[in-house]
Order: sequence, then structure tokens, then C-alpha cells
Amino acid sequence: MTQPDVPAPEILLHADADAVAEALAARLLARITELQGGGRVPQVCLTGGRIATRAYGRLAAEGRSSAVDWGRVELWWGDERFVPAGDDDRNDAPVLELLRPLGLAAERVHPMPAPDGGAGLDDAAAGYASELGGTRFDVCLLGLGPDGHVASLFPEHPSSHAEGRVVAVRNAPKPPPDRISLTLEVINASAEVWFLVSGEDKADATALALQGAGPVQVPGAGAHGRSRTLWLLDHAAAGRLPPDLAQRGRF
Ligand SMILES: O=C1O[C@H](COP(=O)(O)O)[C@@H](O)[C@H](O)[C@H]1O
Repeated sequence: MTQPDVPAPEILLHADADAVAEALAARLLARITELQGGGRVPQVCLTGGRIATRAYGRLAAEGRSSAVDWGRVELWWGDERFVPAGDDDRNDAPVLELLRPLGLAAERVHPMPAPDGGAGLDDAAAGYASELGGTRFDVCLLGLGPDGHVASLFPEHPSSHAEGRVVAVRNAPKPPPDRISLTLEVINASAEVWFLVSGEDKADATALALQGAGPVQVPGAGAHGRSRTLWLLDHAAAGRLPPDLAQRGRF
């Protein structure tokens, strides 16, 4: 089912997880370069997840010799696990380690707060909302959980119908239970939303999200960009799409 004024999702099919990671890195470098060429400081929202972490490795490797001015890129996070800074469970830890050698400007990197900063979960979420202000992302990267969760918005959970811009998530069905997440309001204000999804365990959720499931049942179904929504999939994740949809993205 398509919604009025929301561009139809574009499916980009790749052989495997490595190919998705490589494609994401190449596409992001090209988009950042293009935005900087137009005089803009690109606003990029990052996701956690296994495939994203692979993609950041590629980005770090290829980013060094690219035309991107890394000091003029603004980085945000779509969700975070509310565990201490540096904890392996945090979404920002591997990204920061991988990308720091690129010469990012510290004041343009916006990790979500950690409990060791002293704030409780609600204050931490409110603090990120103020830091974010009215920022609209040029590109918002998203993973998709096997249950259809996106960022830390979980199916049939209070987070899936949260209001406001940033939500404090408790009792997440996937550990750790305490998290911070952007809401669909913020995600859907992005110019472009790019999903990166790999693996057979994501095939059902991918098929539901791309065939008009409701955002409370499948939060990933409710996420889209204002001008573009890309789904970078590997064959395994695309395995349960109806042939006409899967065929559209084959190259
Ligand atoms: O918990 C999370 O999971 C999703 C999906 O992660 P994956 O490892 O199954 O790809 C991720 O998008 C989200 O940022 C993260 O907090």
C-alpha cells in the first residue's frame, strides 16, 4: 500500500551483506560529496546493527581517499542503548572508533547520552531532543530487526506509537531494555531514508514492511524519506518479497 505524498520505496538488491555494506559506503560518500559541493554541511543520521557496522568499516577505508571534507559533516544517531559510554553494546562505540581517523569535528558528532553522564533515561532523551532541535537529516540510515523494529521503535510496544521527537524506551523486547530512540516524526522529516538489511532472519519483516503493514505492528513499515526511501537488501533479506517487487530492484 502506498501513502499519498510519500515516494514509493526503491529496492536495491545486492548479492550478500558485504555487497550491501560496500554499496552503502559508496552511495553515502557520493551523496555527502554532492551535498558539500552545493555548500551544505550534510546532516547524516546513523544506525546501529551488524550490517551498519560493516558498512562503517568500508566508509572509513574508502573515506580517507575521497573528496569528502569530514570536518564538515554532522553525525547523529537514530537510537542508542542506554548503557555506559564505551560499552560494546552501544551503537556509537564501533562507529566512533572506525570513523574518528577521518578527522571528524568533535562538535559536529552527536552521540546520544549515556547513563554515566549523570542523567536518567527521561532527561537523557529530553537532552537529545534539545540538541537535535529542528534538525532535518539529509540522509537517515536505518536497520530493520527480524521483528520489524526500526531504530528502537518496537512492534506493539509503547515506543511504536510514541509522540514527540525523541523517546525514552523502557522494557525493550531486545536487550538492553533501556534505550533512546528518535520517533517516526523525526525520521520521516529526513530528505532520504536508506534501509540496510541483510540476512534470511529479516526476510519476513522486510516483506511485511514493503507490503503496507501498519507501523505499530511493523515499525519499519512507517519509516520513509520525504524525497526518497531506499531499501538496500541482500538476496536473503529479499527472499520473501513477491517476485514483482524483488524483480524491480535486481541489477
Ligand atoms: O537493536 C538494534 O537493532 C537494529 C537491527 O540490528 P541488526 O544487528 O539486526 O542489524 C538496529 O537497527 C538498531 O539501531 C539497534 O539499536
